[in-house]
Amino acid sequence: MILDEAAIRSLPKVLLHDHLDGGVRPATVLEIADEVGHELPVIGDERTAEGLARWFRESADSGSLVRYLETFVHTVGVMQTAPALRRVARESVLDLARDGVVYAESRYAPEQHLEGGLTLEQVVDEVNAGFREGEEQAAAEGHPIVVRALLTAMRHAAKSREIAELAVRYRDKGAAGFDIAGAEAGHPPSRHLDAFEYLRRENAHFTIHAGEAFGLPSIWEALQWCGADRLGHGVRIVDDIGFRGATVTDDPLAANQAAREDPSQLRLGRLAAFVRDTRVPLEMCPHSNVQTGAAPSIAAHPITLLARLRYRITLNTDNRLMSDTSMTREMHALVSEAGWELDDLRWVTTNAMKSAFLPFDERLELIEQTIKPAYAAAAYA
Ligand SMILES: O=c1[nH]cnc2c1ncn2[C@H]1C[C@H](O)[C@@H](CO)O1
Ligand SMILES: [Zn+2]
Repeated sequence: MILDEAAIRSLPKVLLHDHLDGGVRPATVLEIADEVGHELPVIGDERTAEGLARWFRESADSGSLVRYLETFVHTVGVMQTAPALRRVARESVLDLARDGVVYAESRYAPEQHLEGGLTLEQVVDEVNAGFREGEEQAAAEGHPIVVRALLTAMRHAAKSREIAELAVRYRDKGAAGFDIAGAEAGHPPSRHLDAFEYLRRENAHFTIHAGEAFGLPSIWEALQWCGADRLGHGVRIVDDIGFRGATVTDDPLAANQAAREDPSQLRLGRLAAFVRDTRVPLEMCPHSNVQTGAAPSIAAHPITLLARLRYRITLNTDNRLMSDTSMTREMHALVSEAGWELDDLRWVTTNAMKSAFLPFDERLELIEQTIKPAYAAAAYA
């Protein structure tokens, strides 16, 4: 099979790290902004969806996570009413399903959607209703998809315990887990220990954005203090992998080749070894990382090295709007720029399904009934 975009789109995909407020359709941002009177940035003479899409991508292309995050004021700003939340959630499910995603965990921070007077519960109810409508419509279109929410708390704020309790209250009503997001430097995960300890006592699942804009101490805290089940990004774990007297980041392409031909040239530090030994799932988002400066390019993104070293890698979009991406685009970029093959795509997809916050039997069913047969058929196509 030739792995062009159309072929990749037809493959089943699993997405664990996708922000609801990072994947709003540009046309929807424009329409709701007009309805509710939200002031959008000036994008030239013509106010078009294409122009706005370009504005998001170019503004996010900043080399800094903090500046990347500033663009969210214009998506969060149009997600403050019940109909808007429901619509954005429904459309995001349709967009994912049409891209071949069969299971997705979509995350957002309920505390950021209270400006129109909704309660936290109303926010979650509306988003859930939109997800269910999207699932129904996608199935009717012939693209069945299962979607669960992850409830995020913002790491600079002080609502993490409250949001963790919300996630537990909604655990059987569409919310599969919890996350913290936002600017990483200066906001260590251990500040939210109370929320994480509560979740662990409740046998609940959570992931933590760590090792994106800040390095090893953030990953270490997320795992060893907070007990995260997965890491959002985790890309900076390569700072703990030695290669020829330096770290792999000094010569990522040579390190990739060494990982393929002679992995004994790579030296894992204690934390890097722990992450691999305990099979911690890494939710990697290549295009987002290139935009925020966490990785130099797609070709030199640590995902390829970490995949060769058999870390539990998953592939994700992060923010489809800001990063102008989709699962198909992420996969296609790795195929065309980093030498990935069909087997690698099957492997990350299965890894992601194994790492989902869905009950084991449901994960297994998607692997056995949907993912394996489709990739087996593709291998002979
Ligand atoms: O890549 C990211 N790192 C940290 N925070 C992020 C990233 N992408 C989105 N966010 C933030 C901005 C959103 O408003 C929030 C909830 O989805 O999460
Ligand atoms: Zn993220």
